[in-house]
Amino acid sequence: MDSKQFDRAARKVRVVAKIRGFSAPEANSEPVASRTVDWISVNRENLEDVTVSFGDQSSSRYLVDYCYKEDEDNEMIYSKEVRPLVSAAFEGRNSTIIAHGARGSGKTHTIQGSAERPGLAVLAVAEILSVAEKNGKSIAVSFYEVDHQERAVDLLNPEQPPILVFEDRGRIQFKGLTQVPVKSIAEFQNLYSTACFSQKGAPKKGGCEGGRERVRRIHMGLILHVFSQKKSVESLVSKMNFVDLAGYEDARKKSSDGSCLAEINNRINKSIYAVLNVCHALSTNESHVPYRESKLTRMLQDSLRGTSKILLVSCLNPSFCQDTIYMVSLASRACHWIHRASLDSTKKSGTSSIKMVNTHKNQISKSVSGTTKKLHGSSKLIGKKADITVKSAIKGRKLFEEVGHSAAKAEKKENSVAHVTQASEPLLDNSLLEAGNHVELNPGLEKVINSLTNKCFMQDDSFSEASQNVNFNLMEENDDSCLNASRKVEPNPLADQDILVDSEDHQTQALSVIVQEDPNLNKENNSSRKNEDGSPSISSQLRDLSNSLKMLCSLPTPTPLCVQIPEKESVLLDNKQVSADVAEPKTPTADQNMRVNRCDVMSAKSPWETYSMRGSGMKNSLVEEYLRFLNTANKEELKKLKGIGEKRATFILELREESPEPFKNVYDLKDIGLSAKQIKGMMKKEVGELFSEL
Ligand SMILES: Nc1ncnc2c1ncn2[C@@H]1O[C@H](COP(=O)(O)OP(=O)(O)OP(=O)(O)O)[C@@H](O)[C@H]1O
Repeated sequence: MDSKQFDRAARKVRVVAKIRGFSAPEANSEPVASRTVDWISVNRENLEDVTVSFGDQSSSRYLVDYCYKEDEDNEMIYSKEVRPLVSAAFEGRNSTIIAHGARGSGKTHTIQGSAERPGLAVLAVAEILSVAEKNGKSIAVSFYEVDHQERAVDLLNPEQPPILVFEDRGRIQFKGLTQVPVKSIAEFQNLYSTACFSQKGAPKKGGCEGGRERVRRIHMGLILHVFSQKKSVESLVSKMNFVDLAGYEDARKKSSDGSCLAEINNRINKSIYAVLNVCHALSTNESHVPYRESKLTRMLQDSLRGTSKILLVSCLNPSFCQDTIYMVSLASRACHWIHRASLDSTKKSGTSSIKMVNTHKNQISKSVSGTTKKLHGSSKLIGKKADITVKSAIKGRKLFEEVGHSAAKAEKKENSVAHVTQASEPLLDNSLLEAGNHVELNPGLEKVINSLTNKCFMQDDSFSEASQNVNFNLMEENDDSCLNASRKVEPNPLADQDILVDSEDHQTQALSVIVQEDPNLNKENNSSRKNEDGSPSISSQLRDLSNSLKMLCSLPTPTPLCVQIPEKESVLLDNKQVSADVAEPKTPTADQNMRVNRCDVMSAKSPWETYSMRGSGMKNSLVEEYLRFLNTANKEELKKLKGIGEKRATFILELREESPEPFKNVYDLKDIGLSAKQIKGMMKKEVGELFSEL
């Protein structure tokens, strides 16, 4: 095996393209000459490298590992791509096969297929079943869907509450996901039909069901659990995942339902980007893999990390489709950037993200450069210096989001067909925007880049970025978007260090994402209320002061907020954790917060800073107490919280049975099905309650 072959075998993520065949109605409605796919060209660069290009833009080539033509069927993809993963499954290696692409590009056909032309999942199950017994193995299957609201539903039991995903002793666990043992392919097919019926038969969510756009935008997943049977004890050997992603659609497309559909598309696209971001991080061996960016990647986490393999099938529409070009360009960049780069470079992980961001920016630069050139009559970019630092590169771990498409669209104005990644030249060209370099940019271009970098972070509602400072700005009572508004995007050396030393261990990750106070926060948020000398206006100071005072007044002395030691004691007893520390009085933790803040407070230069610091101490305390409450309160107490009803309280107790302290940070609230928006709302209501009796 030469080094190149070895490189390919060792690579974690493989991306293959598949051109969908024409369906019968399409073939019949088209003139005979159009029945071949003539807008996609497959170019074999050499034995190893294949590129696809679109239209007559042969210079826009996207590198993939292979491209299956319209007449190459699922059996062929199976035998070349999936069979090795089936063998690996028997040896304990997890794998994930993901079909992605624009809408109607053949993803479901690839994964599920039809009775006449079974898909990859069906072929895999058939093969596994045919050899399982002989190998002392058995299998069980689970089916789920994840919708645009990040709700994961068990498709074999759709009436049940959403699936809970949590981490226990380093492993991802599911609560509420049925596993059904399967002994024959007929049994499996039955279950698959049931799952698909549940998925299609489920009530439409949101307000879009009445319109013409009745398509549900969901991701559908199948897990094959492979067990070994030794002395009648079953143990999990591996998992194979098959994921049929929702079709990508440009969120800005006009729809009959207007903004509602756009919003759904937006959210679905976000989770597609999350998958690609994870693929990129894994294929470039980054120290931080953003599994928490979406429910789906969180669910797949166990099957993606370690020695697992990922097959990304990029499905291509046979007729012109802008979204198809965009999707394959992202997949190519996610999985091949470092593959190409690694052939001639052994740069450290971490630099990969820098390169990727630079490529991304480079592409924007390219997309805009035509205009720039016209405007300035020169290809040399001029203007203000842009400080593109390592930090911004780290922020750019979120590589894909809607703005990237905008760039492609901007470019489309130049070319009739998008020209996103030129495998031949721009892909490896970092010279322009090396990390840490100061690059001269046209101000307009700089704005695009800044908005890209910012949007990479601002867009996400999920508390998922380790370098973000998530601030519950409880003082901004009138501001509905306080959480988003106060999520800061700024160079944070500490956070960056956290990322660099971070591993896939989310406990560690959580440490760097705790709700964090920044003395500059209020100033920053209130910048519109500043005096000319930069100090906050009197009215804003008074308002914040009065809010801080309200907070201080609401604290029971000496233990702040809702520390309820007796209740905690009874919960511990309920849980049969009779412990000495129940009787032993503890220093209230909130006091520790106060102590920390006191140190800061002593260094405060003005009464204003003192109040700011105290206020933030309170914020941190409140969040900590809230989490502690979730970790310890009994069901009736939990239900007293806004947003927690019978079902959620039951979930919380179940989670606590699995892990004594399931809520370590605000991230973990997502495990009980709360979105960032809901968490924000709940926190605000809780604070509102505290003031209600003032
Ligand atoms: N290889 C193929 N040959 C012929 N017809 C195909 C092929 N693949 C898919 N089709 C047909 O194309 C249409 C779209 O396919 P499919 O439903 O698999 O796309 P999809 O990408 O899953 O769609 P969506 O984005 O809506 O989930 C279907 O009618 C399907 O039968």
